[in-house]
Amino acid sequence: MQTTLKIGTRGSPLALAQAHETRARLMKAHGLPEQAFEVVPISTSGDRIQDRPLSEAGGKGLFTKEIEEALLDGRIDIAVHSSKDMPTVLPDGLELSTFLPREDARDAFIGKTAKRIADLPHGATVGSSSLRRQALIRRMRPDLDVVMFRGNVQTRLRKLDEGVAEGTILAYAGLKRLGLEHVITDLMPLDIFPPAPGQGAIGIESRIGDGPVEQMLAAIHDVPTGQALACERAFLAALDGSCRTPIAGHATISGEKLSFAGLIISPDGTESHEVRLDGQAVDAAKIGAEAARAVRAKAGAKFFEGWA
Ligand SMILES: NCc1[nH]cc(CCC(=O)O)c1CC(=O)O
Repeated sequence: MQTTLKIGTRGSPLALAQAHETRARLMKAHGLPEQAFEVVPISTSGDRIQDRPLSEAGGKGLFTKEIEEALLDGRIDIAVHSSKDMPTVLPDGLELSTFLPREDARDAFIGKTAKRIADLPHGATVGSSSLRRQALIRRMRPDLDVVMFRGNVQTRLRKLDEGVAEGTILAYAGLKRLGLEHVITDLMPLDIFPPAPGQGAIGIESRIGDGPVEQMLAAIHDVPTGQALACERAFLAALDGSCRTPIAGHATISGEKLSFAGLIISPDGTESHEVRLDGQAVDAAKIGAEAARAVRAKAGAKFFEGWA
């Protein structure tokens, strides 16, 4: 009897699209039929909480807790996540073992009254639920009214159509996976609007020591994405004491070389500090940690007072 591999995922359209991409890659890598897999949608408290910023409700673990419980008790065999939604510390016995080839990590602007943030009318309203995006928007245009925009991708686009805001920013990767590139009016340059650590990368969580699953997953793991994520997650882990500090980080891999750009920014966008570090891709985690130390020293202790 062919055992079925149970793929755990959140139930949003984007999460399901990512789970289906993972299944397709496993089918192709191992020459298996779709029937060899079962996609198991799991509702999380993060999906249910819509009335307040996640940072006030308990942070990223809200999107993973129920899924990781299912992984630990065997109801699922792997869990497919958006890497940027993953806490930097995982429950004992679990690991973020596999990454699919990274999508374009840039943010995308969807504008109703202007194609670019720079062209929005004075004082226009822009919606985002991301502390990082809110801070970066304010840095670009301090006059704009940045309002909280919670919900999945479709919900945010609907709010835009309802006139709740004149523009919003979403990850290019998510829009591409949902076949929604047509709503994009501008792509944000990485240097002035750096992405969240892990943005664009699908990460797969599994049980440490689960040999058969590890063998299955090894065939679809993308090494450069894994190296970039090791760097970005190390940077985030070294800084993210409270998850209320807007943090951006992006690593690019070229052969054996890694280039990292990181940024911390005050929620109001008035103060930001950047760090750039290059090195060997095999030293990815060390580079991320070193970048965090450097940017923390550059910003000084006072920078983190008041919101960290
Ligand atoms: N928590 C929202 C979330 N988590 C992952 C993505 C996009 C997909 C990705 O970054 O891989 C999104 C939507 C967005 O930020 O627009």
